[in-house]
Parts: sequence; C-alpha cells; structure tokens
Amino acid sequence: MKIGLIGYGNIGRFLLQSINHNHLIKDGKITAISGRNPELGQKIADEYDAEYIQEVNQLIESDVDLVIEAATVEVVKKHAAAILKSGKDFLVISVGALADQSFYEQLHLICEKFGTKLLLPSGAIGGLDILKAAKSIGQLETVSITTRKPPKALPGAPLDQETVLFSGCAEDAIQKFPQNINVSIILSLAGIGPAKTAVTIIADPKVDKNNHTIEASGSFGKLSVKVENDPMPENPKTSYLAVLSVISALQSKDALIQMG
Ligand SMILES: NC(=O)C1=CN([C@@H]2O[C@H](COP(=O)(O)OP(=O)(O)OC[C@H]3O[C@@H](n4cnc5c(N)ncnc54)[C@H](OP(=O)(O)O)[C@@H]3O)[C@@H](O)[C@H]2O)C=CC1
Ligand SMILES: O=C([O-])CC(=O)C(=O)O
Repeated sequence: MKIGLIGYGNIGRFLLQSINHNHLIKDGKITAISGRNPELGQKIADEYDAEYIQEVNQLIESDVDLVIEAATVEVVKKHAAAILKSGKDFLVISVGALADQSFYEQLHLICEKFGTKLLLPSGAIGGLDILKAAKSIGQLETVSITTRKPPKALPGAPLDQETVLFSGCAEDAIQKFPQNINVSIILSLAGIGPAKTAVTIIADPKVDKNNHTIEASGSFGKLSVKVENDPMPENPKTSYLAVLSVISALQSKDALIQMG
C-alpha cells in the first residue's frame, strides 16, 4: 500500500518513523509527503525515502492508494472531496472538519459513488463502541466530554489558575479550538451529533496529562470513561494516544467509524 501524507509536524513525523523506518504497517510505506514548507519537506522526504510534493492537488494525481491528513481542519475541508473522488481512501486525524453535517453527508455520498473510504480513527479518546451500540436501536440521550489540559496545551489559558475556557456544544467548541478539541467531533459522530454533545474545556496548572472524561446516558444505562493521556514530547497539545489510534486504524485498515 502506497501512502501519501499531508503534514509533517508532530503526528506526521511520528508516522514516518513508525511506518517507513520501523515498518509497523505490513506492506505499507509513505511514498509521498505534502506540506507548505518546501525546504523542510524535502529534508524530511530525503530522511524517510519519500518524494516531496508541495501541492496536495499533485499528491492527489500521484499513485498513492491512501492519503493520511495530519495537518489541520482547514486542509481536510479543502481537499477531502477531491481525494475521495480520485479513488483514494482518506484517513483524517483533524476530524473537527466533519462537524458540519452537510459536509459530512456530502463526503458520505462521494464515498458511495466512488467506492472509497473515509477512515476516522478514535484519536485521543475511547468508548465510541459503546455509544454506537447504545444508539443502534436504543435511545442515547446525553453525551458529554470534559477536557482538562495543562495551560501550555491550550491557547489563551492563564498559567497560574484553573480556568474554564469553554462550556457549550461540540459544534461551537471546534470553531473556537480547532487544534484542541477534535475529540469532541469524533465523539459527536459516534453519538448524538455536534449540536447536542456537551463540551467543557478546562486549563488546569495542576495536571500534566491531557485528560478527557466522557459521560453518556440512555436506555442502555450510563457510561463514564476517563483517559489520562501522556502528551507527545514535541507537541503538548497532542496526546500520544491520537497517533497510536492512527497506527491501529492503519494496521487493521479499519476505524471505528468508517464511511463508504
Ligand atoms: N482526533 C484527535 O483526537 C486529535 C487530532 N489532532 C489534530 O491532528 C492535527 C495534527 O496534529 P499535530 O501533528 O500534533 O500538529 P502539528 O502542529 O505538530 O503539525 C501540523 C502540521 O500541519 C502542517 N500544516 C498546517 N497547515 C497546512 C496546510 N495548509 N497544508 C499542509 N500542511 C499544513 C504544519 O506545517 P507548518 O509548519 O507549515 O504550519 C505542521 O507541519 C491537528 O489538526 C490536531 O489538532 C491532534 C490530537 C488529537
Ligand atoms: O490530543 C488530545 O488530547 C486532543 C486534541 O488535541 C484534539 O482533540 O484536538
């Protein structure tokens, strides 16, 4: 399987190391990388025996079978439709891009028409299997996520005191914190949607992990799950589990939510 990668920041580089140097994906190799810094892109491409392709449009025209996005919500919004129409599967880590229901449905239709898959790994959280089962024929009534991170992992957080930075729905949370609360959108997609999923974001100088607590209730009973994530060494905003969930999705070429 030839893989194209958009973004060679923290997650992108970890994937290059895991896939191209440590061979963690059977028969998989990142053969092309795309990003907006050509000098760095060429250096990283050389290091990992890949081709540097500056424009995503050219990556789409290349012979890769699967494209991984490890960049931003905006990159997904801009390129997802073209990637899926080109016959390539697309694995998205900035799942916040799918908060817009009409965009999500549009991609679903493209996947059906072109026989492609949109792979959405569970990212820095878990428990999505329970939500999916709970709503299959039963009633899933409430779903919430409380995210508690060190101030340095959240923009605009005071460094010295616990502060609630956001309280509202996932739809609004991802607009305000596009780099920090993608987890609320994968949770919404598995559960009751971004307008009904409640989100609280707390900056807490007393914690050194990225904590996510998910609670849900419905005809199945109640769910409570807390994950205390170690951050990635080079980007405290991002939990290590997020990149592990990408590796896991690639290993099974599957994901908890899969369209097409
Ligand atoms: N689903 C989940 O649970 C999680 C999702 N995430 C999301 O994953 C994404 C990647 O995270 P991470 O690797 O830690 O972030 P980094 O900031 O370390 O890396 C992001 C990379 O994307 C690049 N980039 C930005 N804009 C563009 C563009 N227009 N075209 C191409 N490349 C671009 C950046 O390059 P440049 O240097 O040029 O800016 C950078 O190399 C983020 O959106 C993050 O919010 C993170 C954690 C959990
Ligand atoms: O890595 C995390 O803990 C969560 C995160 O940044 C996101 O969902 O965008």
